[in-house]
Amino acid sequence: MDRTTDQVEAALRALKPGFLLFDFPYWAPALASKLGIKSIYYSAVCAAALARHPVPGGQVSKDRPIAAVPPPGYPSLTVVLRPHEAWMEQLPYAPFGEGVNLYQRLTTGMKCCDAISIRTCHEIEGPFCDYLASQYGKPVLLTGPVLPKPLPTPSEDRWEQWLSGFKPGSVIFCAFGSQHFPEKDQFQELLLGLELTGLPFLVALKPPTGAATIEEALPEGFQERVGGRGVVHGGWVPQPSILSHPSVGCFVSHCGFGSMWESLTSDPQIVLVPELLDQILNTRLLAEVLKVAVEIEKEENGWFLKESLCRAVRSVMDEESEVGGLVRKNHAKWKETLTSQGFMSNYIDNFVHQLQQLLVKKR
Ligand SMILES: O=c1ccn([C@@H]2O[C@H](COP(=O)(O)OP(=O)(O)O[C@H]3O[C@H](CO)[C@@H](O)[C@H](O)[C@H]3O)[C@@H](O)[C@H]2O)c(=O)[nH]1
Repeated sequence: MDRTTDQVEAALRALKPGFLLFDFPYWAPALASKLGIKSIYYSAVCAAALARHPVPGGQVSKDRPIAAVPPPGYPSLTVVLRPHEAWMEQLPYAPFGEGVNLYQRLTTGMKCCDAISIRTCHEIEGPFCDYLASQYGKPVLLTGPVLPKPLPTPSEDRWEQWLSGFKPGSVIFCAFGSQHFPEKDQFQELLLGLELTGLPFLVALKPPTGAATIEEALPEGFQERVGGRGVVHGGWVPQPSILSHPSVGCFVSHCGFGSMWESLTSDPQIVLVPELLDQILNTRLLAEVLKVAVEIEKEENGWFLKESLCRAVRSVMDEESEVGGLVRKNHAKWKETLTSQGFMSNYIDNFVHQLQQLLVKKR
């Protein structure tokens, strides 16, 4: 991507846009400014993840060694890494392209752009957005969750038909986005945990490392034991329409930012199994702050046991469960807010309005 600067410049000269929205190309603001274009950093990860690390005062140093300690002034004691996750602090300092690491890439882009924008809303991430605005000394514009209107699922759809064979709210749906490459053992533990719940389940995951297909990676005797109540699919499924199917009662998710918004605006109970740094912070936000989800218990080495997955699912699916009742109630409130008439479109309208004001400022 960094080697496409010339092509991007030629395209910008031909198109003459008012704005250039970017995330990883840290050279975009300098290029845009040379051409009289406003540059907007657009983040598709949560404000908490930006505030947690790539802020000017957040750099790991002798005084602030790698530790699960957020930068000074960080606005939360709960949306944080836990001590055994502190090793992730090192990741932004590994090379990320030629002659640049991820910390430099992100902070340079955010320092030099005209405004920062984030796919989030003030109601959920307000303090993190304000913190970022003060750290960078520039406007932080929010687009809201930006979700498309759900489309009706055709009745001949394979998953629609399969799901319709089960009672309302009884099926567990599990998907971990596009960047999940599990080890075979952990993959099998996940499936055994779902088996242990006794509930029907639909899993959509890539085959684990070392396996060419899902079938060859299944635990021994798994298919015979679960029979028709469990499907493990090694490819893409239409997640938003599956989440809106009445039979689906629980979503076991990695809590990528896209899935986070989709889960908040759907009915199924949420069980979170985060892996990457931003997914962990999204999870803490949902489980600890909003209290709309439960986070699976992991071992110190990041591994989780089948019993732990089963326990987390049962804690939200058992009718008498207190935790299940609490997260259901809180989740319903947030769903109502986020999907209320005009909530998302107002964010977009405001975003467009704020962009227009930036243009006026230029002239
Ligand atoms: O079988 C599938 C799997 C996923 N999806 C969709 O794909 C998107 C996945 O996005 P997301 O939940 O954000 O997961 P990732 O693809 O893993 O997202 C990457 O990018 C996100 C920011 O955009 C980060 O938060 C994550 O950590 C990073 O892994 C969602 O809209 C899902 O509905 C499907 O439709 N079908």
